[in-house]
Amino acid sequence: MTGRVAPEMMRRHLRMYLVLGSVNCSVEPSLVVQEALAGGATMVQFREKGQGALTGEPMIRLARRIQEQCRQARVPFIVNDDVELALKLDADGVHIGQDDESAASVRERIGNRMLGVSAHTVEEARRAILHGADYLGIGPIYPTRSKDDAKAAQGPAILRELREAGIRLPIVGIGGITVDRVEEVIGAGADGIAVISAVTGAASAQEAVETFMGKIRRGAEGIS
Ligand SMILES: Cc1ncc(COP(=O)(O)OP(=O)(O)O)c(N)n1
Ligand SMILES: Cc1ncsc1CCOP(=O)(O)O
Ligand SMILES: [Mg+2]
Repeated sequence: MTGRVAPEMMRRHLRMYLVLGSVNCSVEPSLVVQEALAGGATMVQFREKGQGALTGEPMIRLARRIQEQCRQARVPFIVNDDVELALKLDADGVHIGQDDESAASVRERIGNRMLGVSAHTVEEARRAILHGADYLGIGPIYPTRSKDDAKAAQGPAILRELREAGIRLPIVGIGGITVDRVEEVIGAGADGIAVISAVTGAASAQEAVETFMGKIRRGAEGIS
């Protein structure tokens, strides 16, 4: 990549953002990734976190496998939290939260790779932008069982609040998002949705992503 990702490109990548690690999957995670990519997932985050998460070589092997799947599908591969791992693998980007390394420091370390930052308030969002975020992860929008230390759900109102406060950076909504909630999330100002359980827990990850994509397209076109 020669320069920072353009906001228009970032918005496209964010449309259907799959976040996952082995802890979220009842089958081999790369099978879920393969199906999700076949269904049209537009970006993938490797989030190997929580009880029973892989570490060391097994974790790196899984990350590499998913990265290769993303490369073949021409979909960005993002690493959650672990800047060292992202640099080692030459990932397309990193996602960090308010309790992780500071955005300014991560931006310095990763150069022009994509940087996603979680924010829960207008102030956090403004600081993330100042420190070099390419997109904001906003949530939990709805209650979630996929993150042990999740803050209280804020509902789609937080998305509207951010947009009304003049935040124009690409935004992805996350937390408890199901197919039935897509229109509400996009309608409130998100450019896309980030999902764990609605895809990893689906009988068919491919069908789940295809259904999400249908809703997202309609949301983006303002069709209800
Ligand atoms: C797209 C996206 N948005 C938000 C998060 C949450 O990040 P963080 O608050 O750092 O929490 P952990 O995921 O690290 O537990 C995310 N991972 N992705
Ligand atoms: C990582 C993360 N950050 C905020 S909510 C969340 C978990 C989202 O998972 P799910 O889509 O299963 O609610
Ligand atoms: Mg984090």
